[in-house]
Amino acid sequence: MSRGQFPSTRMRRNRMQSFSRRLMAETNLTVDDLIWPMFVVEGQAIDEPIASMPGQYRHSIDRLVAKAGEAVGLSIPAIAIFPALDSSMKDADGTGALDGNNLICRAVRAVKDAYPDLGIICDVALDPFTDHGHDGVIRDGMVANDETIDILCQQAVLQADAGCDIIAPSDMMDGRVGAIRTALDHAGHQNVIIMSYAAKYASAFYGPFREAVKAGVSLGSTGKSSYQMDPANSDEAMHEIGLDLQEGADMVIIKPGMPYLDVLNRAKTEFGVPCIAYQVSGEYAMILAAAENGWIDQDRSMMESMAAFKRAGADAVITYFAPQIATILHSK
Ligand SMILES: NCc1[nH]cc(CCC(=O)O)c1CC(=O)O
Ligand SMILES: [Mg+2]
Repeated sequence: MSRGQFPSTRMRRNRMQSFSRRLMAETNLTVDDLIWPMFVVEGQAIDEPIASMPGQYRHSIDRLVAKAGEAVGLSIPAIAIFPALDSSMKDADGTGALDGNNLICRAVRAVKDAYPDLGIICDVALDPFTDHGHDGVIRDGMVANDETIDILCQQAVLQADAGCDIIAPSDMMDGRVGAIRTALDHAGHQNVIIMSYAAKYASAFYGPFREAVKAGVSLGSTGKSSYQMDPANSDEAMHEIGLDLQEGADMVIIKPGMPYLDVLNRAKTEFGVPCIAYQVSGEYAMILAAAENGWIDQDRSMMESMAAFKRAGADAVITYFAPQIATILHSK
């Protein structure tokens, strides 16, 4: 529509000044939306760089506690801790997961001791502990669903005993959320939250993470496709999310992030539950690699990716950029 030579609607009017752009912003990112993933290794005073994730490190527990302090200083609500074990600590059945004094449990205790109010999230899955890098135990050439669940239940209880606030099953076994909920309840952990990796795809974007936790070099040609989802599907993701919610999940993760915004949007619209996007290691690596080449602006592309998550319906985002984003948000 136009009146003579003039457009009757000028969309640009609202965009002309900063104050009106602020007034009409449909979504707003705050530090309350951020979860900061961190990696922990054995040792003392170690910050070991991860080659495929520039700016990310494997920290010894003392250094991890310092990083947790940074998170608190930046008002980031929660961190996710992932253990990176030496191959000598791994075996076929991932038995290291069942030691209540293992690296991840000690790390959780140390962080909880120092910062009791900081939320701590721990994965439940066997991949950091198995020498083959699969998320469960292998029987007859397949990751065995039900036997794996028994182990995951014990792993979840040990991590909750250590002080973990949120248990995040990332293994994609069928029925594990219900079993873990029951195991946690029986162990007196009724108030430990389950944030399930409900829609988790068999993705190439996890590559740098597997380097970070020193896992997945011998996954085999089909990788994790017998338990993680086919990137072709989104109805199946709704089915997965529905099941996890029925089994007692309190929050659901959609993962990876940027390539799966449609799935995130459907999840939020169809279920109306807390939906967490995971901007995974490969997404972080892509932005950094381009930025380091001077091909894109790191801060702007990072903040734009966050706007995309919020627009799609994310209630929070797990992102390796969390401290940089929080710093920018605080400086506004
Ligand atoms: N099950 C473990 C797990 N938990 C989080 C990630 C990936 C996170 C990232 O890439 O940043 C993975 C890798 C995988 O499933 O192979
Ligand atoms: Mg499932």
